Amino acid sequence: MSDKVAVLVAGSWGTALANVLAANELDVHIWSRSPEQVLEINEQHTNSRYLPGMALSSHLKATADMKEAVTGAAAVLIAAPSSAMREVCRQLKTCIEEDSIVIHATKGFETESLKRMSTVISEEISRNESSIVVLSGPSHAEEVIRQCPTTVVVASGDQKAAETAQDLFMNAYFRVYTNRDMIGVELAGALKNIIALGAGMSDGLGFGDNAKAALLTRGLAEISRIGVEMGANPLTFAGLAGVGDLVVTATSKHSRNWRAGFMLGEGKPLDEVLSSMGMVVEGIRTTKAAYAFSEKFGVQMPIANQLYHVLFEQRDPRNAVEALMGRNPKTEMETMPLQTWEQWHT
Ligand SMILES: NC(=O)C1=CN([C@@H]2O[C@H](COP(=O)(O)OP(=O)(O)OC[C@H]3O[C@@H](n4cnc5c(N)ncnc54)[C@H](O)[C@@H]3O)[C@@H](O)[C@H]2O)C=CC1
Ligand SMILES: O=C(CO)COP(=O)(O)O
Repeated sequence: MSDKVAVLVAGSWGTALANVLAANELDVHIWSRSPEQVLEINEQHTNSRYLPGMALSSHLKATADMKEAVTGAAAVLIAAPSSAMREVCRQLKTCIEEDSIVIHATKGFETESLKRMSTVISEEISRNESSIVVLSGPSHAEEVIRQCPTTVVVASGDQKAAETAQDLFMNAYFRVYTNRDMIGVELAGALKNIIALGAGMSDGLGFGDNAKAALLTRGLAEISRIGVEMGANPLTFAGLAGVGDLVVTATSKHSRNWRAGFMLGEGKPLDEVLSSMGMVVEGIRTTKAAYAFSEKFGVQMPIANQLYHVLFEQRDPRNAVEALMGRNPKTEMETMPLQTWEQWHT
């Protein structure tokens, strides 16, 4: 197998993951649509817009020519925002090698079609969806680039492809587990961003740790409910892509979703919040998708639904909290996904 790996695109996550691969002495070629960014990565070994103050491996090569990045690569890692995935894959289709494995690290949905990222990729590059690998888990780019200990999961319907991805990324500070529940890992990674927005909003409103714990726990319950309905293994939500990523995103100041939620909780309007971020905040689009999933599958997602009203219908966040707290009394167990591990396996 060639030791060349291509990474598409050079945002925070693509750059941090490319740096892990370069640390593993692979021949890493990162593609960016920005010639200025390519020049900066190649000459100064930095990506100051997305990872300010951090030095990148001098072995990392950048190019604005996707064909050059992808030709001869054993693996292609895509870390594009969900909104750009289809467009990036349309370009990739024209140059990808037949036998290179495709890994994606994007946490979101195509909002118009409600498709998962592996579906979008497989449609565009004409590959079987089960051959795609998704990389997810609690992993802020800002900490991965500093080589802080990090654990992630790679999931695929093709165990061999998942193991290849595991081998490519695994090192002393980046530990990789495999999982065969690609649907669950994709859903968990995307949906936790909604709860992180809510947790930020709760903090911005001045609420305390009780409210945050409630959001995380009840958030995980609704993510698991919809996930199981959409074909996921319920245990995936107890793993790195589920509770692991939920905790890190809903409690870390590195999180763009938490930060956006915090500003919204402080009363700033959505357009002002988004223009001040300068980076992708996937949870906004994902809230729209979750609202549609909740209707489509008839699954209650009270937190996502209230966030939808706040984000897109100008509901006051305090009214959203009142609506959540004032719902009909329930038993806790009736709100949990019913399938067990054994049922999922039959
Ligand atoms: N930053 C992080 O710590 C992590 C991010 N992710 C996920 O990775 C994905 C990407 O996020 P980030 O890298 O953080 O975003 P970012 O905002 O840091 O960078 C986005 C990059 O995408 C490029 N881009 C946007 N539209 C494009 C297009 N049409 N064609 C080519 N390039 C385009 C931008 O130029 C920029 O380089 C998201 O789904 C995010 O949820 C997942 C785990 C960690
Ligand atoms: O998914 C992430 C960490 O695992 C990154 O979250 P944010 O997009 O909120 O920064």
